[in-house]
Amino acid sequence: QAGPSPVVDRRIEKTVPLVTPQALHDELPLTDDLAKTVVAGRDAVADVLNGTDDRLLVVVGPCSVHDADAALEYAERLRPVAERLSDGLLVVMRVYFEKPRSTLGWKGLINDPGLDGSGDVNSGLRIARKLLLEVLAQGLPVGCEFLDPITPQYIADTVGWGAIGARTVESQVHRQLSSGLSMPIGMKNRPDGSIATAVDAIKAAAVPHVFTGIAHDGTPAILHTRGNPDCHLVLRGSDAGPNYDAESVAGAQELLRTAGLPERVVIDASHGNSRKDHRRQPQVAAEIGAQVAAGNKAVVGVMLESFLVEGRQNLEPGHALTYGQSITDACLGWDTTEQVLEGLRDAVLARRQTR
Ligand SMILES: C[C@@H](OP(=O)(O)O)C(=O)O
Ligand SMILES: [Mn+2]
Repeated sequence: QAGPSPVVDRRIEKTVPLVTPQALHDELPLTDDLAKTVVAGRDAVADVLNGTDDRLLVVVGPCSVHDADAALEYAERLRPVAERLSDGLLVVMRVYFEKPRSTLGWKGLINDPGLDGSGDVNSGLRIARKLLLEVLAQGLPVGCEFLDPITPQYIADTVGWGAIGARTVESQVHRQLSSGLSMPIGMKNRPDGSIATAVDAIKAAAVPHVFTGIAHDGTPAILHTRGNPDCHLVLRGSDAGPNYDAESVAGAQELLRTAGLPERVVIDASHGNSRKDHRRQPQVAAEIGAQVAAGNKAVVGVMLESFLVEGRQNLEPGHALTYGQSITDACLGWDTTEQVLEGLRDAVLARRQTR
């Protein structure tokens, strides 16, 4: 039948071939040395989560990456600080390429590397994978949010820690995806503050699932997963207010205990916990640090949104962007970040005295 179908693809404008995972891996391979960095990072995160490593996991970096050069410059600044503070902190760099929007907005570097809605995903995947390899080459484990169920096949081999965000933590697609991912996954509480939903996600992701996806060669596939025992809770506050305080943490611990799950919590000092004001992050981090210093071993990690230049900027056609500044959530600037990291490291050293 010539011409468009009366029933198929009525709202598909065009279909563009996508590079296969294998082709991208062949083009930008994870070398054995870098693979060792990935495995070491994943194992270290798991050890912090299960308490055999008493350090604090700190996932730190920009809300989103829109400029690979600036992100790499950030990594080059972060690495020596991560090394200097490694007696108390396990630093993982946030390298986020997929942005879940509450309504509309730029959806991240993989989806739209041109920052103009052109949706050149093939270029986005190449830029993303190349940057992940370069950050790994700095010796830093990387953390990503997983939003699209297919893109992990292109980049997950480089990722040491992953997140399922507040807007997708209830989604069965993301829970079953997590059950097959090779790294620890943080499950964020919902934007309305529901922690129970994240606890359900941790339980769901812990068991095997069967779902459709793509194989490494790009062919459609039915994926049978093993289950992921390294999923954990991330308290990120809510539209109603913060949940980083000791009482909220105790409440989260109780929910985890009742669910028969390990009492371990990562706390995001940004988003709902800073009410989207980056200037609140240092105080939030200090209050989290006080709980750590007081001996609460359930607090195993902190997330910070941080970049080269503090704050954020709008992405507007025709307007030049400030280099090194977020185009999504507002971030701490570099100097403040270093101070906050030092405070968190001191809190861990203090916790060690409270045995
Ligand atoms: C997407 C956002 O996290 P949340 O899902 O907590 O809003 C982030 O990490 O930038
Ligand atoms: Mn953010």
